[in-house]
Amino acid sequence: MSSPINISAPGKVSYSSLSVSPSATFHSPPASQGQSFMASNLAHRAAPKHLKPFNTEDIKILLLENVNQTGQDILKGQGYQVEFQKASLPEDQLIEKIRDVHVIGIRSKTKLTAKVLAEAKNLLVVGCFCIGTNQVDLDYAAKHGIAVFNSPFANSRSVAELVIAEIITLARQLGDRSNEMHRGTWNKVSNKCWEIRGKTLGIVGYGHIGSQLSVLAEAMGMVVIYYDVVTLMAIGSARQVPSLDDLLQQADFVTLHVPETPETKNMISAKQFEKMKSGAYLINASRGTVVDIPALIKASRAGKIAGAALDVFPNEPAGNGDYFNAELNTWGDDLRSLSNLILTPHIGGSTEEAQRAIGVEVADALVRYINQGITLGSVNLPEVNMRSLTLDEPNHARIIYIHRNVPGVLRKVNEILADHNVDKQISDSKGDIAYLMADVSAVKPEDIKDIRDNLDALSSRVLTRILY
Ligand SMILES: NC(=O)C1=CN([C@@H]2O[C@H](COP(=O)(O)OP(=O)(O)OC[C@H]3O[C@@H](n4cnc5c(N)ncnc54)[C@H](O)[C@@H]3O)[C@@H](O)[C@H]2O)C=CC1
Ligand SMILES: O=C(O)CCC(=O)C(=O)O
Repeated sequence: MSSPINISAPGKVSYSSLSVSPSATFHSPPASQGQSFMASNLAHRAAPKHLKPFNTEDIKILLLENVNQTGQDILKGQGYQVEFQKASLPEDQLIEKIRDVHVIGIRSKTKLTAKVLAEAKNLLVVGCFCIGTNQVDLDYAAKHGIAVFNSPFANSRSVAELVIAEIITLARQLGDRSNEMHRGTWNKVSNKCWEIRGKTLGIVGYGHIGSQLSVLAEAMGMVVIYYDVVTLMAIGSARQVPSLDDLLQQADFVTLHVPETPETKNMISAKQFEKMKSGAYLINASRGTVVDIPALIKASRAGKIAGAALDVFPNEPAGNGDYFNAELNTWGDDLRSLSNLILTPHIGGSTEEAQRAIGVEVADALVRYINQGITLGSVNLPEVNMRSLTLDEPNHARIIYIHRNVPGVLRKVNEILADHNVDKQISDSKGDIAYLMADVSAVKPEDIKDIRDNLDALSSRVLTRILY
């Protein structure tokens, strides 16, 4: 399939104060700044080229799940058509909408399955305005030339801070005391209320969030142990333990920070609750599938665990409202009846700081990809970067050829480009898919069609884009 649009825009490196991620800071100026940007740079030999045709208004973007204003502003600033919705969409409505768009921006709820993506004939790129990408069929997307970007750690600190709050809240039974006071009941007790100083925190998954949490927990006087499938450097005095069972047997608080994968499904179930210390606490701010909720209900009723905090659930509502009911999850009422249980609506990453930073980071990545074909930060395509074309290169074109990673492709591509001077060329692969970018000079407008047709005719082709 060929992209229906030759997408292009001026490129520029700029640094934004909003983003916490180094890769978040590289973005093109708004299309509306194109003229003055160009004028002020005409004198410079290496000024980025205003690629043509400049049809940014042809780019249709659908943003779901209340993507932050920062992201919306960057995309609208490019002149793209941006449609914004607060909630996610059920599959049938999503399929209707996705047929028409070149870009979709989502958070954790929108399921971009192979079935949905198969209908997205114009889709170039997906922006996950969050960390997790388990909601997207990444393999299907890559095989159909659809790039996927996320924000790998802009909300990690927010999740870690939430977990610290939950550890103290559980240890002091603050949720129950507060609920009682709301009902007019004064219940001043110290029975089974604890300081967290000296208690052991067991972190399952010592990645961005787990390791950030480790630092905060030690500062509060906790002893930190962690379990991870990878051997990882301990931060501070934390200590890696060899197995999940080891962690469960030692920890007073168990907190989960693993991705949703087949291996992490029901990672904490009846057997694991058995292994936990009596009176321990469980916190899950990772994904709802990681904890077997009926087993948690049993362990809590049996007094095996003294409390739990859940931020994520196997089935979560598409938007805000009175939807967290037994219809959504059959065990809903049983869960709600437990004491010392904190329930939050997937707000681990929901802070102003995190959402603003994510908005900038993902929108910048989308602009870079749409306008220049750069895949830095992509989670499903090889990461390829190339400097912008400049004003000194008026008859250049940027060829982007996403293809199956099979022998002989480069030879065939270079045969097609043989009559042009290839100024620069980069190719990289990830699994079955490879990404080639080449800037060629002395390209006449009529050459563009020939190059595209010839590339499209190759059996290895997944997607051809030409920016000029
Ligand atoms: N509640 C919320 O709002 C948020 C939830 N999340 C969830 O938290 C998860 C973790 O986030 P990060 O720390 O940024 O991810 P990360 O990728 O930096 O770290 C995950 C760690 O888990 C480890 N791991 C993977 N499979 C494992 C297994 N079977 N057993 C033990 N360790 C395993 C990995 O080796 C890695 O060190 C995300 O995948 C996402 O699902 C992320 C952000 C916000
Ligand atoms: O804030 C969100 O919508 C999702 C947060 C999350 O779970 C993630 O970043 O993976």
